[in-house]
Amino acid sequence: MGIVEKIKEIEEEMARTQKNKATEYHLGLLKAKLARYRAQLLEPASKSGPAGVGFDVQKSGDARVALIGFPSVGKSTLLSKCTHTASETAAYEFTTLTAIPGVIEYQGARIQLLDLPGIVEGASQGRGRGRQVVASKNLDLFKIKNNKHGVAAKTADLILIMLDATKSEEQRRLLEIELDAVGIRLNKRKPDVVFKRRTTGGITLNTTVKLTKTDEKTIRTILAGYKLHNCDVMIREDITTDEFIDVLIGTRKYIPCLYVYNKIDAISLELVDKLARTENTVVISCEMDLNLDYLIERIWESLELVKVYTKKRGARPDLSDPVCLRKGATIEDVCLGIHKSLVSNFRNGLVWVYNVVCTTDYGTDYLAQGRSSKFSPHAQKVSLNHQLQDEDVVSIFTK
Ligand SMILES: Nc1nc2c(ncn2[C@@H]2O[C@H](COP(=O)(O)OP(=O)(O)OP(=O)(O)O)[C@@H](O)[C@H]2O)c(=O)[nH]1
Ligand SMILES: [K+]
Ligand SMILES: [Mg+2]
Repeated sequence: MGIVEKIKEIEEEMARTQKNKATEYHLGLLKAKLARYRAQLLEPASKSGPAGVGFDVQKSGDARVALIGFPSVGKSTLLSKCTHTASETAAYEFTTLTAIPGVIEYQGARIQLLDLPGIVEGASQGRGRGRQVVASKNLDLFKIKNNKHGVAAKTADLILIMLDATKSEEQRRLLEIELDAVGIRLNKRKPDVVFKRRTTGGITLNTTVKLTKTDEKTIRTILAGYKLHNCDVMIREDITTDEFIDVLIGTRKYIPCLYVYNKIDAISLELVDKLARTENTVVISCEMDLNLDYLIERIWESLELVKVYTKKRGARPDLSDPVCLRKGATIEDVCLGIHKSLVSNFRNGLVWVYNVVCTTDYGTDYLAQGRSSKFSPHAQKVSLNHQLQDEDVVSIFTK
């Protein structure tokens, strides 16, 4: 029996099994199996077919945003409006057949926006003439193996799920399922679980909170299902069984997501209002140029980029060319962005480096006042692992 058939069998068994306290751990075991088979189908390690092959576009700029949506929701129209790149748009489906990158320039950051071909259930996402509809029987296999969208989305720092506001809500759920199937978790944090493999000693399972959505028996069943007989598990939040499996699989991607409803020019004000109030949602009209600036602002916010100014000794900070970094970035990341040798020399002790960073408040203050003499007394000596705040001014001295 092939993996796909096994997956089908498990899914069927899960559908047949009533959900209650008594069946909880059995369902947990099935879920674990299912996740394992799906992982086998998906991971690039598998040499069977095109799994793991994404749309081939070089990542560039400070962050990547992927546009995921059904055909003709307006993805290419958005790219053409927000970047200097034109992507063909048309009223028919599958206008876009490959990934088209564009660049949004905002707040000194260069954000790559990736226009992708429309996803449709049961249709090919192949390039060229890949528009044939796949027989529904093979749908699952096909979707998983050819989920190039998923692979492309996995490389993104932010996903925009683009929806046609005039279509049913169902589209949103279908796209979420598609992304979930390739191990993408939207708008979720990595579960707070510490998991360590051991070679001996059995299973040590500790929890710091009461588990209400799963239980120890289920957790142990799943560990056994994965043949993990020696390990330490420390659960520090009230996780679900699925979240525990995600921890074990370890390759899940936790990516922020914005739901972008386009074509609001074609729906009632009431509906616009309702959608706009939904969490992680932005309503726009590409055609009427409605709310596009706000969308870019929200993209910027969701990426949580940190903007840092560099300053040479004795000179004023260079405010025209900030360095954009991911939240949590350190002095080391700044060094790497300038030249690798800055870090490696530092490590070897061949170069001694000290860095001056002023506080966020002071940085803002300084920018407002524009007086460099004021800021040196507040400068703070920091090391390579110092985390940067937005608007920090950084000087790196090497010797
Ligand atoms: N009413 C309305 N139509 C829009 C809007 N934005 C785009 N469209 C139309 O929607 C159609 C599809 O737009 P595209 O940008 O080609 O859509 P796409 O999502 O890139 O489609 P595929 O590449 O085929 O997946 C075009 O006819 C656009 O003119 C909008 O804000 N309002
Ligand atoms: K289209
Ligand atoms: Mg398109």
